[in-house]
Amino acid sequence: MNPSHLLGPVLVLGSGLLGASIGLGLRARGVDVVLSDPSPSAQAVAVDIGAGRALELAEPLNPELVVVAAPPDVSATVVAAALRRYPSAVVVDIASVKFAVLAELRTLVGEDLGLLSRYVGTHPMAGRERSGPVAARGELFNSMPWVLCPSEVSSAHAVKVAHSLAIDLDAVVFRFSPEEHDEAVALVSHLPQIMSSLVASRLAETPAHALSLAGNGLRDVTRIAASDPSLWVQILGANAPKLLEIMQGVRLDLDRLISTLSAPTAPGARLDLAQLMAEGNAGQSRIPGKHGGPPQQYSWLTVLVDDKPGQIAKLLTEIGEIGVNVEDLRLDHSAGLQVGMVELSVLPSKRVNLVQDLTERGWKVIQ
Ligand SMILES: NC(=O)C1=CN([C@@H]2O[C@H](COP(=O)(O)OP(=O)(O)OC[C@H]3O[C@@H](n4cnc5c(N)ncnc54)[C@H](O)[C@@H]3O)[C@@H](O)[C@H]2O)C=CC1
Ligand SMILES: O=C(O)C(=O)Cc1ccc(O)cc1
Repeated sequence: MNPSHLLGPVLVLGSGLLGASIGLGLRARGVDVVLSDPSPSAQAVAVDIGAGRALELAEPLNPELVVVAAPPDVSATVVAAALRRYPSAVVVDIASVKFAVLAELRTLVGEDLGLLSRYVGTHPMAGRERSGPVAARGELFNSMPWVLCPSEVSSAHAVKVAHSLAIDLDAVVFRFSPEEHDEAVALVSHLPQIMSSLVASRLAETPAHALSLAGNGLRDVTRIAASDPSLWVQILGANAPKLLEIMQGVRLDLDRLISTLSAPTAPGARLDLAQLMAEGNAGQSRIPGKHGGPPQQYSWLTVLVDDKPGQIAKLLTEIGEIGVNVEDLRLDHSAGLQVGMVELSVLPSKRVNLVQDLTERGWKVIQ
């Protein structure tokens, strides 16, 4: 592991999913990480998994950086307190909304622009649909976007330290204004969360036999519907103006679709449906590929494996021996049979030879 870009110590306030993940990633670089959380169990678990050491009340700490990893609605208050308590530290927060946090912070620090100059709002675009330190991963931010949203008074030094945090955790750094950030995440993060929750909420009363037919389409669309409601209440509320603009557009499309499907054989109806699907295809193809690179179309193949220990490891080892890089992987189980289905995505140019090599080695490739 390369040495850190930070000198430390780094104080992380809030040791839940994100705070503990940041702690784990920085500890792996050898940074002295100090953790504090008002929930004694969240703090104890984060310390136990190796995300840092507990803040001792009497300790005269002089952190280089304070990372506020608390819920969005308390972030500004915690940032303001940290700016006052640690007069030479840079303070960043990682809340999912940026404009509301900065606006509240401005009211808290008033005219003290000296304080505000040490603050940089940031947002790692990486997370999980689970909360708390038990779900933390040191590699959570690897190759994921990390947005820096400095205010107009953030000092060059503060921006440099915030940048060091993101690159220490192997993230890809972007720079947006708080308004630009909130507008972008309304579309790429908050709308998907709402749509996922809306689809999943339809399932609450569905009979179990209908759900037993569920495949990866439903799982893909509803994965983030398992997210923490208390966090999302805060995020959606804080970004309501930007979200409303997008949701009005979704409502128009939905109304159009309802009227088309009310008369599905009427002249023009099929064209309307085809247009809707084509617009979806066009939008989906614009989502960047891995590591923020250009959109990449991968080819999928499905391999059947016996549902017993060691089979998936064996398959991946053999694919490695064949010399093919697996870009993505999903696991599914066949309803009723004792087999697993491993769906693999690879570069299109590698697919034909991989299918042939795996078949020759005795694997059952079904797509
Ligand atoms: N969950 C996700 O996928 C992502 C979350 N974020 C942001 O990261 C922040 C933390 O979220 P998670 O780690 O997911 O939540 P979490 O619920 O796992 O952890 C939040 C922690 O903050 C602590 N806390 C509450 N009040 C506090 C205070 N006044 N001072 C210090 N700590 C306090 C809680 O006890 C809890 O342990 C939020 O602002 C969220 O918007 C950013 C990117 C992704
Ligand atoms: O699980 C996912 O795919 C996410 O997109 C998680 C996530 C949740 C909240 C954020 O502010 C950023 C990322």
